[in-house]
Amino acid sequence: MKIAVMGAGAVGCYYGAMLARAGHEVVLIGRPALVEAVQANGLILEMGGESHVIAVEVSDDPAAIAGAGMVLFCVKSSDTEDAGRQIAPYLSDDTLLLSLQNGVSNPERLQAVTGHAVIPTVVYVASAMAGPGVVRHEGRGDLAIGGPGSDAAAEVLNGAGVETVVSPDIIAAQWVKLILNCAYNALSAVADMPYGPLVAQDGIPELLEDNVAECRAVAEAAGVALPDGLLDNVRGIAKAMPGQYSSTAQDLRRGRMTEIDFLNGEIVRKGRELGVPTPINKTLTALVKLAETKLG
Ligand SMILES: NC(=O)C1=CN([C@@H]2O[C@H](COP(=O)(O)OP(=O)(O)OC[C@H]3O[C@@H](n4cnc5c(N)ncnc54)[C@H](OP(=O)(O)O)[C@@H]3O)[C@@H](O)[C@H]2O)C=CC1
Ligand SMILES: CC(C)(CO)C(=O)C(=O)O
Repeated sequence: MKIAVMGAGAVGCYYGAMLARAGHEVVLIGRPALVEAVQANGLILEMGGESHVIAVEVSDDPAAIAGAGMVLFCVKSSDTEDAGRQIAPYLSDDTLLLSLQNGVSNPERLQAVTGHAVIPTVVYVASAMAGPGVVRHEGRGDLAIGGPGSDAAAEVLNGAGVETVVSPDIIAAQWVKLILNCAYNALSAVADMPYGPLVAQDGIPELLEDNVAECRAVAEAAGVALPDGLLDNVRGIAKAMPGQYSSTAQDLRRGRMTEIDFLNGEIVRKGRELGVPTPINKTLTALVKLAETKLG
């Protein structure tokens, strides 16, 4: 199958590499520096202590997605509308369009600008760009998807060794991931620390627990049925990915604006709408925004 990745960064390059390794025809749409590096050296996947060179097509022109049976949409949340408008003319009725993004609003916003059905995709991977055209896998890689088209998409992804479950309640699955991001991302960014050392600091486990309770109150007021074991799930991330810096921390390190408005900022907005106090998420959002003012 021809599979296109819109937004070839840490997430897009990882899943693009996995699908290309399984024999799919993969085209990455990314920035010129990425295009140049991949054309020169192939896409390099660093995984399990080994370096793999993966043959993929690459372009900075969104028209390159034409004819794709599946599109993995992997840009940051603030780029959803722009990138969505760029790909819209090249989607066919039967293209499976997956939003592999954090936050809970992207699938709806992408659907609004493309006029195309979107499969929400919850991403559990720790990956980072180690240089142009070099993606480093640090842990996990499993996905949860839901809604129309999910069975067909899951078959392709599972067939390529990407563990993918079709969730009976993808909205709840997206909220669980949002809460996990709200718990870790801002703290990892502000402290510039990976999760393992972060949770070993005084007061951090208690703060995570209080934040999960705050987010849960917002989710419940929004009518989301969260599964049991949420706090254990959140705590488990630091054990599963002790060396990982959150994508928010990675953004600050690269001198980029973060997705904080779509993470803790989303909890603050929804809390305000629903009359639920969100002091922890307000504070974390403000701290990350303060750090953003220092970017060049
Ligand atoms: N990294 C991780 O471990 C995880 C990330 N996520 C989520 O996945 C999503 C993607 O994150 P991540 O891969 O880390 O982000 P990256 O910034 O690494 O990748 C996105 C890439 O898309 C490029 N891009 C944006 N718009 C366009 C465009 N119109 N045309 C071509 N290229 C474009 C960006 O370029 P530029 O930077 O120049 O704009 C960037 O290189 C986010 O929502 C994130 O929260 C979820 C789980 C884990
Ligand atoms: C899964 C996790 C927590 C990995 O770091 C992430 O989603 C992020 O960094 O944004």
